[in-house]
Amino acid sequence: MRRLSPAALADLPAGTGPLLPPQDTGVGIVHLGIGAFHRAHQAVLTEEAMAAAGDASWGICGVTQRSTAVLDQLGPQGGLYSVLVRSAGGTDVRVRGPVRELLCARDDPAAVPARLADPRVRVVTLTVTEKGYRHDPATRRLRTDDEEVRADAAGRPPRTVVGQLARGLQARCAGDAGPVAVLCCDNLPANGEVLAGLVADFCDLLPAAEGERLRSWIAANATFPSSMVDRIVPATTDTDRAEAARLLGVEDHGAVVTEPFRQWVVEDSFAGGRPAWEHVPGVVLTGDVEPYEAMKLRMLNGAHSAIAYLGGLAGFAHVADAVADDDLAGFVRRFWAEEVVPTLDVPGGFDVTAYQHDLLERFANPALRHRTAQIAMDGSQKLPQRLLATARDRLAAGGQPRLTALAIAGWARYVTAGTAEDGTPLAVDDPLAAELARAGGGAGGGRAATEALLGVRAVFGDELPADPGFRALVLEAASALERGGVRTALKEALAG
Ligand SMILES: NC(=O)c1ccc[n+]([C@@H]2O[C@H](COP(=O)([O-])OP(=O)(O)OC[C@H]3O[C@@H](n4cnc5c(N)ncnc54)[C@H](O)[C@@H]3O)[C@@H](O)[C@H]2O)c1
Ligand SMILES: O=P(O)(O)OC[C@@H](O)[C@@H](O)[C@H](O)[C@H](O)CO
Repeated sequence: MRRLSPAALADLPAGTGPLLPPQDTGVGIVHLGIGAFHRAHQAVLTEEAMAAAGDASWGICGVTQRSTAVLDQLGPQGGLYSVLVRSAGGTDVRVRGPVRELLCARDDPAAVPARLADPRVRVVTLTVTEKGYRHDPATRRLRTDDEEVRADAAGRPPRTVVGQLARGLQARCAGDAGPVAVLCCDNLPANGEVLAGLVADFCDLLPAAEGERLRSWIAANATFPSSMVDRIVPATTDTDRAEAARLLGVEDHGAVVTEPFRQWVVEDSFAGGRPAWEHVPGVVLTGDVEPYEAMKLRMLNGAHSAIAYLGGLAGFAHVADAVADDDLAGFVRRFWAEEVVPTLDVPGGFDVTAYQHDLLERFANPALRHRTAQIAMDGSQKLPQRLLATARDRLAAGGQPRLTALAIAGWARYVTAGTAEDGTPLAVDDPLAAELARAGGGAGGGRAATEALLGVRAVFGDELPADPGFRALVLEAASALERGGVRTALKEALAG
């Protein structure tokens, strides 16, 4: 079958082509970490903004960080790829064309700061996963003892994300390239503020005068808006690519799959201008993203992680199957209503009851096939904002966050047990895997392993594990998991 390319656009089924002629689109955005999510979320919304405003200057230069996979997929296709939007009712497909250039940071590290220094680039976006920031999840500070970070600060062409940003901003300063906004689109709370702090930490590693010059340039010329991003985008499978080919009549190696829902709440603070996202359904431009971020991270992502660990241990490979289980669905409902919602500062006019109902429906989407193992990945980087923040706030208010504690104990068991309850091996894919194995490995997933993991400071910090109430709830849940597995632990926690 013929491959998707600019030449193949004329033969696509009616209504499935890009909204703008790709060849007329100029690059105004550099995106670090061009994975599946960026292609199904920010890239789509930006293409729609360009089409709505008749401004084709916001095309994207996508940077892959560690492999050439996306370059190999999209390069021969002239940057084109399709987005399959799946619901119980069927699949909609459209080819998208906002990605105009591709770079591989691993193979050509010097090219990234150079591309960031182009005066036509006025926005830098990022989706590099939580671990890509090389920060300590508990303190949210740059790990300045990280060898790669130190090597970047010593002056090699940068290989870390924060190094790329700092060197790129430095190159903008040197070339008088003008103001720019750096927009984090990863699932981290206060993500703009945190990223600005990480770049400042990097400045501290530079020779004093150089660090000071960069800090002053950033203060005058760069903004770091925060944003809350929401659209479920599972990793693409061969079955998905086969469906894209069937629907389009051409092979698409870069296809991505998602749900109809999309939301992007963006702090409207762009030093160098921005695409006209205000025209795009699903985008909210606001002065304060924080309430939306906390709500999404604690509700959606908190429940996702709970489902990934407890559902994964119970043998559910996909989210939709896990929430079809009455015990797990009941757990999620009560986790939200009794433990998460009371910790939230719900944005004015927002219907949090309807939100819970809609979230469960999104999780239950039978067409998405979102793997629990994908969500379980990198738990050490996710736990603080998804589960520990809720536990901390409930304890401070005198509550007993039993269900949150069970999800945390589920994580500890998942990363130390080795196998799910049906004997299926559980892979631990986590940047702290070695430390987690050292701390709790030999203990075989039981209460002792959980107790040992509470001592991992990068995840739990100092205060929470020292709180007797927190320890008791998590260890009680760990004992229940050890005694009777997920089913027993769920019943006990729900009865408690
Ligand atoms: N997939 C979703 O449903 C979804 C939804 C909301 C937000 N997000 C955010 O987007 C991120 C990426 O998701 P995705 O689905 O695109 O994943 P993906 O695996 O398709 O892409 C991940 C990208 O991050 C880069 N990356 C991974 N590890 C890195 C590291 N250690 N250092 C630097 N770069 C690294 C990769 O090179 C790749 O470009 C998530 O971690 C999350 O923060 C995803
Ligand atoms: O992408 P991650 O690895 O940060 O988290 C996995 C999922 O919880 C996440 O991707 C959600 O699907 C997403 O945040 C929905 O908007």
